[in-house]
Amino acid sequence: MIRFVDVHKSYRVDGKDLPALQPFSLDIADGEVFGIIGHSGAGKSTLIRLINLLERPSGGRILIGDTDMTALGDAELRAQRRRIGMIFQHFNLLSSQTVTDNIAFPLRLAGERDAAKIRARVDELLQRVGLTAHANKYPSQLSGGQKQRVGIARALANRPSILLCDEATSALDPQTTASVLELLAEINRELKLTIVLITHEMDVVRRVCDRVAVLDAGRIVEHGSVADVFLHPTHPTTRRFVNEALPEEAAGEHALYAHIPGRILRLSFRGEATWTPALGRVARETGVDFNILAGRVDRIKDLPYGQLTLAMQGNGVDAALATLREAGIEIEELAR
Ligand SMILES: Nc1ncnc2c1ncn2[C@@H]1O[C@H](COP(=O)(O)OP(=O)(O)OP(=O)(O)O)[C@@H](O)[C@H]1O
Repeated sequence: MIRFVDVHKSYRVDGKDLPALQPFSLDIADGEVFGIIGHSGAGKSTLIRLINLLERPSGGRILIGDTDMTALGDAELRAQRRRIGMIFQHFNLLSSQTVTDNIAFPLRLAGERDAAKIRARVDELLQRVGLTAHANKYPSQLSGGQKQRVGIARALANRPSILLCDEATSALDPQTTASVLELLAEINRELKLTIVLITHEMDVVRRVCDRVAVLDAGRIVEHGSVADVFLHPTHPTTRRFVNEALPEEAAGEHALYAHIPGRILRLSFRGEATWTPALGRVARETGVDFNILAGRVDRIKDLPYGQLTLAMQGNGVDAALATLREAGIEIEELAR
């Protein structure tokens, strides 16, 4: 468990304390993928860097398991940091060293001198990230996605229990982003390590995270399971992020649908409800008519979900909605 207890952080600039993170408490469970989303300047980097104490909090405590990170001396802190891997937006690889040497670097730094052991561990890591054929290349000879795979292998070298990802896919194209996120999900599943990632893209959160915190101007304005936050965002900042990920549901939809007769409803299906033919059945049974205005069926991590915006007409609308709710479908009325 990573636990923030009444943590806040200000930076001292020109003799003044400028708050970057307002007091907050937050728990991140072992083995989960936790996303922190926010716009530029919201405090994401500050928050993630507090975990390994690259930034010191101005107040409060940060615990990893039973260890109070804020109370450690230098040597103990160095030892604890070995349990925390980190990857970066711009990869931070050593350009004059091969892929193999980049990955071996943290092993040597931790005091490993046995060349055979280093070789074996590097081979294992190369295989995990799919770069065995590139072992002797230099970073400049690799694509962005391959460089991030080296970053991931290097971060895993000392078998950490936590992996921090600082905008790890922001410099990558969508296809490469998808493959790096898939690798992170696989690592989380197979190695059971906790992943904390910061991003400004809701789609990154949707694909890999279990839970998410939304950061706005130094405040956590919303947090919870990704399915809850994604399907029912409450804070305006969260809504904007979700709308970016669902273009057809973009703001202004109420005005867009004003001339359409009937009640405008948004139905959210989760899990197995996504695949049941509930809507057709209810329409038959209650005699309502509906037309679909917008829709999407996708996954939130491993959870199938669907969202349909529709106009519904007829005397049986209330009965239809009651039956749909009983079937576990969430309904929001956008206009009537
Ligand atoms: N070393 C520093 N000294 C002074 N102010 C800082 C420092 N680092 C960050 N800040 C300020 O703290 C606030 C939060 O910055 P932070 O980098 O944590 O945000 P962010 O959400 O990660 O932004 P970005 O996505 O642009 O990296 C900003 O106002 C920033 O200017």
